Amino acid sequence: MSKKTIVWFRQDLRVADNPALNEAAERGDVLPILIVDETDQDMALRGTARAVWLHHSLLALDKKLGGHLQVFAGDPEQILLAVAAENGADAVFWNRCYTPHRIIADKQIKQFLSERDLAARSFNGSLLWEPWQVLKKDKTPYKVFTPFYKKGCLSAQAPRATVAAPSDISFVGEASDQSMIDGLELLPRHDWAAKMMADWQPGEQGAREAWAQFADNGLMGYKNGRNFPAKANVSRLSPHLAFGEISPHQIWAALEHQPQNEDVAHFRSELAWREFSAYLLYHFPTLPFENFNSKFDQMPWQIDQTALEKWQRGQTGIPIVDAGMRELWQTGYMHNRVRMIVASFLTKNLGVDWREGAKWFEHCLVDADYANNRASWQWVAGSGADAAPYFRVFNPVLQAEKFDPLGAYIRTFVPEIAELPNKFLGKPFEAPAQVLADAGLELGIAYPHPIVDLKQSRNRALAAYQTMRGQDMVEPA
Ligand SMILES: Cc1cc2nc3c(=O)[nH]c(=O)nc-3n(C[C@H](O)[C@H](O)[C@H](O)COP(=O)(O)OP(=O)(O)OC[C@H]3O[C@@H](n4cnc5c(N)ncnc54)[C@H](O)[C@@H]3O)c2cc1C
Repeated sequence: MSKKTIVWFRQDLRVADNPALNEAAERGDVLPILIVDETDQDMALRGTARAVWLHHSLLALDKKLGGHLQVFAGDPEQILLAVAAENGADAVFWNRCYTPHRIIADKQIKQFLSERDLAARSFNGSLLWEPWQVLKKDKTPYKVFTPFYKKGCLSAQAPRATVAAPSDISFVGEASDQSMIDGLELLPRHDWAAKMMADWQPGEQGAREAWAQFADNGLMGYKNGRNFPAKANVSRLSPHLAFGEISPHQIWAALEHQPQNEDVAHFRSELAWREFSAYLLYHFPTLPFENFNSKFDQMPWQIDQTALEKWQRGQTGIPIVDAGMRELWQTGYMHNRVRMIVASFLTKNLGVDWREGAKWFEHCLVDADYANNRASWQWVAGSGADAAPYFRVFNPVLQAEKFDPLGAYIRTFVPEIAELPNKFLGKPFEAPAQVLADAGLELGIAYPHPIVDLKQSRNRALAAYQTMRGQDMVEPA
């Protein structure tokens, strides 16, 4: 009789290059399942943009699996045990997740299952290099990106080869229907999500198409173009990577077939930033909620709920910030350059704790990734590993002039100021009365006055930093 293996899908919602699925299919019959674990403490799921994505991604995965995906909500241990008993499965395979809560929970589950004569095996489906394999000569983890990548990753063993989807999977039991996925109730009651999802195609096919589109049209010119939010030089692969609809191994391998130039090298290094975030989180599990640099524990963060809400709603009166926050709300995504600008504005000009910003991003982003998000927020705030220096406060007006020179990005998301000439688009508050009148714009009515003075708030941020560090800080020229 053929052996039956449960394949527990988590952040690997694909059939190609899925080591757990491949091993299970080689072993015998496969029983694919997914469990929504309400106790997962890393990031809440219900009510978030990610929940909507997950719903659609599960429909796509179920289709790929011929309707055999079974979904559950609850305690993974009990569900795995019950499903195994009910179906006569003797093993559970999964691909590893690397967030702190999951690592602890998975260890316990492995033990729990093996004590009940169920074989439990985990595989690497989502990182190019295992975090414990990349260490400095003294066996401690890297804290700085460039040596991590160049000395650590690139001189380690090359990432594993990709594995093709199993050609013919023999499934346990009958196909189920879509109602199981609907039963998870991941979609919101009021359908605010339809517009957000309009430009996305969750699932493996969507991921493949996003990669193909980027490889054909965006990759050449990536190194420079990736800074301009109105340009199509970024891949928008992040939600697909976050849900494992495509693996970094597949992308890494596909890059071998591209002309080897600085754009491809730069794209590889951005994938390595993703590795670095996961690596930091693995080695420093308090990274999501504690300042990596403990000096920042002394930072006098402001508690200003009104300012925080204006930032969240894209009503700060600073157009590039508002454009970014509205892009996030409307599409579940924000361009990387703008993520840096809005995060700098929140933590420095508004003086709000980076953890507040990170939480809002996790609520709104379809690509919310605990490691990438928390490490990036700490990077911008200045408190992280290998972080941007705190005193480097982004000037959002200059950033808009440099990276959205024709205003295409701002005009898309802040249409009420679209008639302003380019010169004042990033700073309507400096426009002469006649220019505002010609653009039909009344500041304070159709679009807000800035909620902070950029120069004063920058100086306040630097003063707070100085207080935190003592008086020894020398501001660079
Ligand atoms: C404050 C802040 C919060 C962020 N939160 C997240 C998050 O929750 N999830 C997330 O995936 N990324 C996050 N990032 C990193 C980055 O902004 C996104 O990965 C990127 O914008 C995704 O768009 P893309 O796929 O088009 O990127 P591309 O430029 O096409 O890059 C390809 C892939 O490389 C990885 N990558 C690129 N840039 C970075 C980076 N700076 N750090 C880590 N990985 C990177 C991503 O997996 C990305 O999908 C955050 C950045 C900042 C500044």
